[in-house]
Amino acid sequence: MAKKKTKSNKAPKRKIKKPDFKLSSQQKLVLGSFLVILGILLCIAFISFFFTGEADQSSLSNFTNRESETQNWLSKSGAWLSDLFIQRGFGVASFIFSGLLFLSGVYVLMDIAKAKLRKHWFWGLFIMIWVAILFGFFGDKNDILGGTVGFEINMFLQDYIGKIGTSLLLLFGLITYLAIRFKVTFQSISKLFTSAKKDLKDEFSKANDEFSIPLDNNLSKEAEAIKTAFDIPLENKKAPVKKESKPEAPTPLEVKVTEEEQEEDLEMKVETVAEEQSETDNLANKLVEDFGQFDPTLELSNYQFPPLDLLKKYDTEGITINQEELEENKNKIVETLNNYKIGIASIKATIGPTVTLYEIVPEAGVRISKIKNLEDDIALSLSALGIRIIAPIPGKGTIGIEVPNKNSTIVSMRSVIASKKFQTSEMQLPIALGKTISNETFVVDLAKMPHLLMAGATGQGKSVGLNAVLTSLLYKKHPAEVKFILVDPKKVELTLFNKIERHYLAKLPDSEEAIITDNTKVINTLNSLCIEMDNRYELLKNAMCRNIAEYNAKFKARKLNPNEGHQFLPYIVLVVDEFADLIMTAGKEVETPIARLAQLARAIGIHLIIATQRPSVNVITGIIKANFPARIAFRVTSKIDSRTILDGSGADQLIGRGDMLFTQGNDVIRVQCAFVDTPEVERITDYIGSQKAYPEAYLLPEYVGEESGTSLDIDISDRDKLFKDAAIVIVTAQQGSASLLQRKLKLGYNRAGRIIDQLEAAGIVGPFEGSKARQVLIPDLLALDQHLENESP
Ligand SMILES: Nc1ncnc2c1ncn2[C@@H]1O[C@H](COP(=O)(O)OP(=O)(O)OP(=O)(O)O)[C@@H](O)[C@H]1O
Repeated sequence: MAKKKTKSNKAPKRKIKKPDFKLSSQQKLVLGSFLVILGILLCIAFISFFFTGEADQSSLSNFTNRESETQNWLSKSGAWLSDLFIQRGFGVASFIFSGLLFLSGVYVLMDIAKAKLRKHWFWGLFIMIWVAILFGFFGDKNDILGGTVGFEINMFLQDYIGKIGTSLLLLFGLITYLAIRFKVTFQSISKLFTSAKKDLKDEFSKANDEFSIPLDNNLSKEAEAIKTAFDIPLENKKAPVKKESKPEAPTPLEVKVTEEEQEEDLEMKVETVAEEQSETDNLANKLVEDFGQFDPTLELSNYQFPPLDLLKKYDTEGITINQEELEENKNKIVETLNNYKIGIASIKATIGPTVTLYEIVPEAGVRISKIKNLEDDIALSLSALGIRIIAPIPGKGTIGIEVPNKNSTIVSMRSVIASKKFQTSEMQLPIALGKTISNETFVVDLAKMPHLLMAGATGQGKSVGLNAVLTSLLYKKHPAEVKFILVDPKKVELTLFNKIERHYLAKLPDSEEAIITDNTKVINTLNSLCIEMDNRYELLKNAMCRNIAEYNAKFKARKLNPNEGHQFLPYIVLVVDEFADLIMTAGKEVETPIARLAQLARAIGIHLIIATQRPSVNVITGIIKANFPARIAFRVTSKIDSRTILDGSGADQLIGRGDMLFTQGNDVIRVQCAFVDTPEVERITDYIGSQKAYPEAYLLPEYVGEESGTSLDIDISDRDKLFKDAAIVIVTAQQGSASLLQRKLKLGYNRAGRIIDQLEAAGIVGPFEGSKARQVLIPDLLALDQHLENESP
């Protein structure tokens, strides 16, 4: 029963497929021209009928006889068709039919919407019958004006509603046609009459004055427009209605009508008011129009990014599945857990480059902590190092057991750099670190981290990791966009990057080597970086930007004036290999600026990468840890070290050789670090180094340690070597401020302050005036030259 019911319910729902009447372009051409020609032929036959119709009457009955002759311009068919349509049909109104055929042909040819055509046909046939009846009303049975149909319908109507009824019905038909087809209203007609009457009146009075003015010209535009609406069935009808809004006939009724009509027909133009632009915006737009956006890479516009071929392909690349090993490991895991009475509902394996993840779903009622405690037992039964149990895997509801593969595969730098994920990444500072356990390329954004702490026992892959980070950036960033400060106390790890000093490195103005190997220089560099940070914040504040990306975008759009100290700011990445050594020798002096930078530098594009062998608490202090949420742990020797770096165990169970754990605050992800060998780095740096470079490395602001600062130097010989440059800057800008010197000459605050004091002593700037800039006492550079000449002995 129930079945039957559902069947009967469903039956009506079945859709009947409509036949598809879509014509191809060729079919449209054929059909369209057929209709056009048919329309023309009919029209010719109809016209001919008025001249030849009578003569052809006799031959109509002999249609099949080829001998009989016809006068119609289209011969027998013409005679027969016109007799059918005009004589026995609708009279002269039949022309409408031929017109409709012609119009249909045009519509098909030009592929115009069918809905409009349907309307034309409906109203065309309507008016055809109406005209036929109208002529039939006045004519007799054989009258060709109304045709037989017109006459017969008329007779029929007259039998039932009489002559008056028929004429009223005809009038009603006409009103209906005009009202619906041309949207004519009572008001528009009455208005037509009023305005026409008024115009006529005016013209008559004028004519009386001037004697001769042709009447026809004097119909008002409105009258003409309505007239047109009656004559031609076109869309023009909108125009006259609009014009009625002229306040010529100010009766209240008319005003209302006008409003209604406007609502219907007037299209409203919405004009959006452009936001007022400030003077600088206008100037910037003009500059961008004239010169295009500022291109920071212009100075090295021919710079070529290193090609992929410089990186090596490895034979051991690509994962090979060892089915036996998988099966064996699975059995051992199941067995070991069974020994402890832990049942497994399901098990699944994901093979990565160095480890395979076995995901197990324990049977209901098993405590997770119980499995977690069996880590060592499972490691024992699998007789493998580096087993890690993740219980549960976040977001998955399973327990993961990571087991190292017997034959690990190398993840080449080439494969991660070539990956789509890296190549198409839109990150600010993308780093391809390696591959995850599910063999996906792992790309992170250093700008988002915003600083990175790397730790791992010696020989576990830190230096390779650092090289992978630097290589990633070299493959993605133009020398104008990123600068590195490399600190390498071991003196050998990063020396290769010396070759790209003038492309990618930043250094202190007075230092010879860009790569810093001396610990005392590190202190100066870090402090200098703090000054650069303060300067950049000042620039951002003046430009009203919240971060470097916004600032650079604004600078590129030429909205910031370089004469006010603005410039395109490259990202600065500080890399410290062997941080422990630094802390040992310099202690607080290093820790303070590092902590300051770590806390504040994220917005202005300074990012720190710090690597250490010894992740003990006296090296990675609380304040540093707090500011380095992103951490990479290579293999460490003890659980305590693992806890220091990751805030949890796990790093002690890694297998080394680039096997690492990455965390950015919450999840810990196991990644096999990409391997980049020294010869590969050498090839890359050679390739970049051989290209045109900047005249010198990116200069950091000068930092002069407090202890080397001297008090006011009034003695000319003791003046700063930038004294003259500073004087020129100050006189040119006519502004005696230390921060101007800091920006223009890239000086530290202390040195700039000292130079200002010297300028005061030399009588170039006035005395200190609180928060206001000092007065400049020399009006121009010529006067400055004379002033300094007079001074010198
Ligand atoms: N991602 C990797 N893939 C394969 N092998 C690696 C990987 N990373 C490191 N290794 C191997 O480990 C060796 C040591 O790596 P690396 O020099 O980076 O160690 P380290 O942690 O910097 O040691 P140290 O602190 O003593 O400098 C490399 O020579 C290489 O053979």
